[in-house]
Amino acid sequence: MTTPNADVGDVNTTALPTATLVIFGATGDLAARLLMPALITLRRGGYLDNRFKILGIGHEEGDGKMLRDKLGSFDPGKGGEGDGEKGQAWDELAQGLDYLAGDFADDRLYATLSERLAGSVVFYLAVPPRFFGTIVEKLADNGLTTEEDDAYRRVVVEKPFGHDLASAKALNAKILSRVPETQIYRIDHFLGKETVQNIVAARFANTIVEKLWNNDCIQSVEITAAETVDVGTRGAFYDATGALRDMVPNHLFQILATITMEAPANFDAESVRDEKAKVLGAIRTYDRHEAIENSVRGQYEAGRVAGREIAAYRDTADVAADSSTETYVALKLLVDTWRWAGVPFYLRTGKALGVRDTEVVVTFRDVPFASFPSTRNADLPPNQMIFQIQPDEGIDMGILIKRPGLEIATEQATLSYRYDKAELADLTGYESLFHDVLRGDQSLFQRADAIEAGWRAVQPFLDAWAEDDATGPEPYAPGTAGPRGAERLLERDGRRWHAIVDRVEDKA
Ligand SMILES: NC(=O)C1=CN([C@@H]2O[C@H](COP(=O)(O)OP(=O)(O)OC[C@H]3O[C@@H](n4cnc5c(N)ncnc54)[C@H](OP(=O)(O)O)[C@@H]3O)[C@@H](O)[C@H]2O)C=CC1
Ligand SMILES: O=C1O[C@H](COP(=O)(O)O)[C@@H](O)[C@H](O)[C@H]1O
Repeated sequence: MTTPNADVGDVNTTALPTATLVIFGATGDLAARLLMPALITLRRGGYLDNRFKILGIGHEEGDGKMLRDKLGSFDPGKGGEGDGEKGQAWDELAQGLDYLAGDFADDRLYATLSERLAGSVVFYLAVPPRFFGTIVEKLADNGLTTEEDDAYRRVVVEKPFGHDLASAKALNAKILSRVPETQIYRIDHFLGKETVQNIVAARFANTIVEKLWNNDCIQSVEITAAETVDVGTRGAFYDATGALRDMVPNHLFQILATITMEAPANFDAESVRDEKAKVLGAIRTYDRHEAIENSVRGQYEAGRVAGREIAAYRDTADVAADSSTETYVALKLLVDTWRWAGVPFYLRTGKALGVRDTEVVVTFRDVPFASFPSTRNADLPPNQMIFQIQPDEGIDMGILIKRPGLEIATEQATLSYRYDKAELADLTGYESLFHDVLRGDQSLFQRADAIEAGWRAVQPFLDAWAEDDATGPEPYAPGTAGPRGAERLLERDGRRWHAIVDRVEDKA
C-alpha cells in the first residue's frame, strides 16, 4: 500500500521481483493513457529493472516496433493530459516491450503464449468487459495460470465488473471456477489514489479521529465525485452504463467502505478485505418505493462547462436520442451496523458539472448546548472533516474559534493539510496498483464478495428505475452542481450539500 513516488530521490526504492506483464488490449486507450505512464513512473523510480518485460496483445497486425511507435508517440502526462516526460525510463522500458497480434477468442493465441511465457507473469485484462470471462477461461485451460513454487501467475481484471448483481455473480463464478481468488486482482483505480489510502491513515493512526468515528458523534457523511468532463466520445459505453453503474458500486463504495470499515486486526489483504466486505454487506437494500424515494437521477442538457460549449447528452454520438441514461446520480444510503445506525450517507456523482471535485465530508453532531451568552446553537455550525480526494488533495477540519475581540463570539476556521503537488503530479493511481500486483499484495483489490455486496446495494435502484417509466432523469444545466432534485434529497432531512459550485438554483 505504499505509493511509488515520481521523485526517485525521496524514496527507498527496491526493484520488484521480476515478471512479464502481458497486457491484453495493449493498443487501446487505457494502456496508452494510464497503464504506460504508471509503468514509466515505476521504472523511473527504480521499481522495475531491465529484466521486467511487457508483452502487448491486440487485434492490430504488427510487431514490437509497431507497439513501441504507437505508445512512444503518446504523451504520458497524468491521465493523458499532456506535459509528461517519457525520457530515459521510457527508452529502457521500451527495450523490453514486445507485441503479439491475435484474437482474444482464438485458441491459437493462448497456444503461442504457452510457448513464449515462462516464470512469473501478470496478465492484465485491459479489454472490453465481455472478454473478461473468456480470457480467464482460456488462460486457465491452456495451463497459463498454473503457478509453480518460484513462479506466480496473476490476473488483473479491469472494471466494470458486471453490469448488475446477476452478471457480477456469473462473472465471479466463471473466473473462480478456473482460477483461485488469490490470483485474481480486480482493479478499482480509486483505491490506488494516495488520498483514498490516506483516509485509512487518518482513521487508524489518530486516536482523536477514530474515537469520534461513530453515530454518537457523526450526523452525516457526503461522498461527492463531480466531474466537468462530458461523455464525449464514450457514448456507446456510457449509454449502456450510466452514472450509477459507472461510479457507485465501485469507486464511491470503495471510498464509503474505507470511511466506514472497522479497524482490521492487521493490515494483511484478507483482514482489510473482510472488513470492507462486511460493511458493504451492511448497506441497507431498499424496496422499490424506498429506492425511488432515496435516489435522484439527472441528465445534462446543452450548455457551457469549464469554458466550452457542450452538446446535450442526448445529442452525443452513439447515444439514443430519447436516452433515459443518467449522467448524474445522488443517493441517500444507510449502513446498518452499530457504529453507523441512523447516519445518512449521501452520495453524488455526475458529468458536465461546474467543478471537478472528489471529496468526502464528514459532519459531526451539533454541540448539545451553546455555553456562551451571546450565541445560540444555530450560530454554532457543526465541525466538518473534509477529505479532498482530488484535485485539491488534502484534509480540512472545520472548527469554531473565538473571534478576536472583547465580546465572546465564535467564527469558523479551517485546519488544513495540503499535499505537496509535486509529489502527486505524475501519479494516476495505477502506479500503486501495479506495485502491489507485482508484490502480491491484494489489499487494494476488490474481492468477489465485496463486488457482489456493492451490486446488491445498487440493484434496487436499477430495478426501480427500470420499472419507473414515468419519471426519467431530471435535466440539469452543465456547469452547475446538478439537478434540483439532489438539493431536495437533503433538504428533506434539513441539510444542504457541501457547496461545490454556486447553488444549483443560482445557475440552472
Ligand atoms: N480507457 C479508460 O480510461 C478506462 C478504461 N477502463 C477499462 O479498461 C478496459 C479497456 O478500456 P479501453 O482501453 O478504453 O478500451 P479500448 O477499446 O480502447 O481498447 C480495447 C483493446 O482491446 C483490443 N481488442 C478488442 N477486441 C479484441 C479481440 N477480440 N481480440 C484482440 N484484441 C481485441 C483492442 O484492439 P483494437 O483496437 O485493434 O480492436 C484494444 O487494444 C475496459 O474494460 C474499460 O472499461 C477502466 C477505467 C478507465
Ligand atoms: O472509472 C471511471 O473513472 C473516471 C473518473 O476517474 P478519475 O480518476 O478521473 O476521477 C470516470 O470519468 C469514468 O467515467 C469512469 O469510467
